[in-house]
Amino acid sequence: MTATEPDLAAGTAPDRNGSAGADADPILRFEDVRLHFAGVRAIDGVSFSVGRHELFAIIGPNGSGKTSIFNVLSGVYRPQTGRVVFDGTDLVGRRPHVIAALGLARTFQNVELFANLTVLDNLLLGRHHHLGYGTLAALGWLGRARRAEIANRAAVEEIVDFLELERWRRLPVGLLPYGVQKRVELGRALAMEPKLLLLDEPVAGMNLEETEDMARFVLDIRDELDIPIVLVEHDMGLVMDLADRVMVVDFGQVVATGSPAEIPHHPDVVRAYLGEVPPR
Ligand SMILES: Nc1ncnc2c1ncn2[C@@H]1O[C@H](COP(=O)(O)OP(=O)(O)OP(=O)(O)O)[C@@H](O)[C@H]1O
Repeated sequence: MTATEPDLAAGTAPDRNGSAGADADPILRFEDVRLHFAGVRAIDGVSFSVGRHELFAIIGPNGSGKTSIFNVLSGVYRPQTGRVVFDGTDLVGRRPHVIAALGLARTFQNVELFANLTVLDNLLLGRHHHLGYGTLAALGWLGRARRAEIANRAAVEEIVDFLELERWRRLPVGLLPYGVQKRVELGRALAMEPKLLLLDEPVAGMNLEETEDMARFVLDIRDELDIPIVLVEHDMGLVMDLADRVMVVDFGQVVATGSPAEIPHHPDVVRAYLGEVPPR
């Protein structure tokens, strides 16, 4: 942490720039990013950084810019200004598949899987960056291709174990309950062996039991697999339970960044959500 980054753990107030609480060598720096669409300021000078062991949540009312931030991170949108530095590499201008190959994996608000393929095959598709052999080797089923295939299948089986997908592994994804499909999508992102995971509303549309399961897996990903996470989620209880730090955005700007204990009482946050100042 630098001298200009106040330490929230030491009791200072939540800040706007999102740097407080992150470590000195963050995995991600989002620096003064602006993304405008014909007069709409989707992202209007947002900065934050994410630590290498951190679960960082982004919350905000509908239309406040959360998905736009994810789309800039994953290369779907190119911002007009600002820098996005991921593990030392500037991502601005890079294509989504290049960013994914650099180790930034994401899940989507709506399930985006191949419904007719089995759980195992959907997870294997997440491994295509790890194929480890060329077309010729694949055609000839040469030793290298065979070894890579075995390694990929072993990696996928580990994910099946980790996410408790055993009983569904050979079923087409389209037949599975929604909560399980979301879990498979998470598994496909994990199959990429990401250095940072972006989760876009991972519990949207889930019942209570599915939500609790997903919360447990998200925590295990941070704590056991030691993969940092950026989480966008409307379920406030979940965010407050899981996140190390929370950034609140509204109208494309950062309202406050701080710990889950501090954020709900921050007057600007209350104003953003309820349009009023909290009683003292
Ligand atoms: N491709 C686009 N073209 C024009 N405007 C866009 C585009 N994408 C986003 N916007 C606008 O940018 C603003 C931020 O939208 P964004 O989807 O990032 O918000 P959000 O916080 O993710 O909302 P929600 O919680 O409803 O998903 C909105 O005003 C939205 O209409």
